[in-house]
Amino acid sequence: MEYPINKRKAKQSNLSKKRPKLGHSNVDTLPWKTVSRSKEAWLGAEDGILELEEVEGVDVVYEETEGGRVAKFNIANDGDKHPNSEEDQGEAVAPEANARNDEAEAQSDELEQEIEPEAQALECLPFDTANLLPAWQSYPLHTQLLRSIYAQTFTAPTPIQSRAIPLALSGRDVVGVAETGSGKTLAYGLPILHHLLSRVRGSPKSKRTLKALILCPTRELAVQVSSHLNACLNEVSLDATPSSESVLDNGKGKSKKKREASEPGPSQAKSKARSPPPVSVAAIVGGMSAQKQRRILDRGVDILVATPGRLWDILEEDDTLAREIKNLRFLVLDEADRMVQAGHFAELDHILRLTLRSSQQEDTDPEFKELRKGKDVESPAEKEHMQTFVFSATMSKDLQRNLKIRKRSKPAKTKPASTLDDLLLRLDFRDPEPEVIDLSPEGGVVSTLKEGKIECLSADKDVYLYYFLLRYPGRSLVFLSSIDGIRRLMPLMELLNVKAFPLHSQLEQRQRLKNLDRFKSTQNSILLATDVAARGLDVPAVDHVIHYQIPRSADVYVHRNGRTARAMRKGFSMLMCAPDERRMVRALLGSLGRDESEISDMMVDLHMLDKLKARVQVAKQVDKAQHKVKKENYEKNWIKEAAEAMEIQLDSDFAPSDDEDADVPTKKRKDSAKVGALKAELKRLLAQPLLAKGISAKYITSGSRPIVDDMLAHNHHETMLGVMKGDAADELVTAKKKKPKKQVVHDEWNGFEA
Ligand SMILES: Nc1ncnc2c1ncn2[C@@H]1O[C@H](COP(=O)(O)OP(=O)(O)OP(=O)(O)O)[C@@H](O)[C@H]1O
Repeated sequence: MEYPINKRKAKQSNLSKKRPKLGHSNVDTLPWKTVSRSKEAWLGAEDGILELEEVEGVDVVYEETEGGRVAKFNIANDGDKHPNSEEDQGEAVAPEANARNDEAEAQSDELEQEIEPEAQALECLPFDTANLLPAWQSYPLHTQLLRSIYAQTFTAPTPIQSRAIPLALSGRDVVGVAETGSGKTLAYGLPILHHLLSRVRGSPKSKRTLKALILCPTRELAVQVSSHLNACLNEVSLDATPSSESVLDNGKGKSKKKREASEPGPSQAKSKARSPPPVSVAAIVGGMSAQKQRRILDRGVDILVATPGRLWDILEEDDTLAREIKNLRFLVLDEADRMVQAGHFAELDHILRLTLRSSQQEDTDPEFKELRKGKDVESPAEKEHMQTFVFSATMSKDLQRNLKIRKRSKPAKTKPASTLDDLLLRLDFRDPEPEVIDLSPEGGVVSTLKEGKIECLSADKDVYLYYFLLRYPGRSLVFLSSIDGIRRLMPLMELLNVKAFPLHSQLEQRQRLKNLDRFKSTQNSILLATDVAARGLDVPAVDHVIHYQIPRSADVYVHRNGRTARAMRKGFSMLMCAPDERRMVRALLGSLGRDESEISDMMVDLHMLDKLKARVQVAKQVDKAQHKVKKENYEKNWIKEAAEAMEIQLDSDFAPSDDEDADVPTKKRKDSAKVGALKAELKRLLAQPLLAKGISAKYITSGSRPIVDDMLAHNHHETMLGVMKGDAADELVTAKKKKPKKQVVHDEWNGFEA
């Protein structure tokens, strides 16, 4: 959490005029409120603001204790002039909360956004669906959602949306399988939001009870789903600024203009933060402050998007939440198959058991019995109405069939679930026959995706990768199987001036989100990721997916590829295949019903490759030399520091001898000189133009292939002279003809409008 520092002083002076009241409060019990942020302050902002919160009417006092200075908080009584009243418009409160013992909290970034009361008023405004969103006319969605769909220029539902939304709205359970990037989130999200926006809410002061639980396999996906749903609510609120007519205005290019015009100013943001949102969505994921997430839950949310691990941690201590989950209105499993792979099986199993009807619950499980004790307070009718949605881009046909014909008898009581099929078959669908919608393309290949492969030695993969990145600039997501591989490639890419960001499970969550956001906003960059990024992540403009190492299963291949070619955009995926990986590739494609020869080889300019090889070799040497110096320094310092801390004299075996001591500066100088020389060499190589064979940079009208014509036609490559600009997909050696693909059921959807 961060606060605008310039605002802090003014706030403090206001506060200091007030008389502190009795009673010290714990920082967690203060009445924190989320402050709406402008889009510029989103995840990628340089200062890393992930979420702002404000607290009003709190005075900070310091107490000297034996353990040092401690900040305490006094809440002013209501009679006091509100420090954040209209006079202080635009101020965000900045109590000396930074001083508190809650560092973890500063790193939390759950997304809980609120929309202002005007949005509720908008509900009554008519929306001209027939003219503005003709393709959505037959979907009886809440007008606020239609406005948001319009503002986001989703002119028509995607095929999975057009099939799933009517069923979900009519109360059915849905199992949806559709290609990556085909809009599955809103296929289940819109019916849930519609239900919650349409229901009459009790007093705004009453605590919300959880209505929908969306389980996601990864933290990033959970955060993304929650943002996606919030965007559907926020668009409404943004449009609710004075010129709400603009929503009804049938102008072209409306969306951008509208958003700009309606960007909330600080004072608006403040007023928004004060009113309860009609629907609140929060993400609860691991790697962020559990304390704060509990606080959000204590305040109450309507929709919870969570990863099973963190949710189960919280549930073990939070009986109220467990009770709410037992009475859910909607349960969603997004990418359920991945959740099982991610090692969250047990947690998922426990959570799902809470959603079973009493008649199906495990009476034999003492832990579960304990959770159930005396908590079944809601009417059974409400529980009967729970709708279950299971969505994925990959789900075996067998499992789909089994889900459909599954017997409605009690699930086996004795053992916990052991496989995904087992687990899904235990889901207590209230619908006697959940509707299974399977729109997955044959072989898992999205129609707008082109695939290629490069066969090379493992040792040469770095050079081929570098070649590909220079040859086909754009946004590339590079998948590796190990974190060590990412750690090795990161410095290499940096030395070669390739803008690279890492994403793996050992990075702090805040850093993960930040890197992802930087990748999203940097046009020519790469994300070096493990399969933590394979599922569900929606970065709209990923040009290439590169499998630096072969995915371990066909599903992972499909999901990795799904990070490009989303929403009917073009995309390219490239397999880098070492000789010892060929068998794996064959097996992987075989399990998708495909043949290895269906994937074309990439054309590679070997002359250019040689030049790049020289750069990569020197870059590796620089990295190695730098690493050696760092390691030596670290080891030396570590022993010395440890000895100093323990106040002991170093043994002669460890302490450098006088001779060695004398040698140290010389050795150091030598090592640094070596690094310097290698760096200079690399700089020289990087500065050299990359010329294709037979090209002259000096005489652009001569040489065996004059490049002047390409230049005049703006067709020349930016970094490789003499090479034509082009897409990777255009540079494939023709492959064996593919089997004709199954026709997509709904082909009227053409993705985003340009
Ligand atoms: N009706 C629509 N028209 C155009 N774009 C849409 C529509 N609905 C959703 N989108 C956009 O399509 C993109 C992909 O959506 P989403 O992330 O829900 O796909 P997905 O099917 O869940 O993908 P994955 O299987 O990879 O998780 C998002 O950027 C979303 O905003």
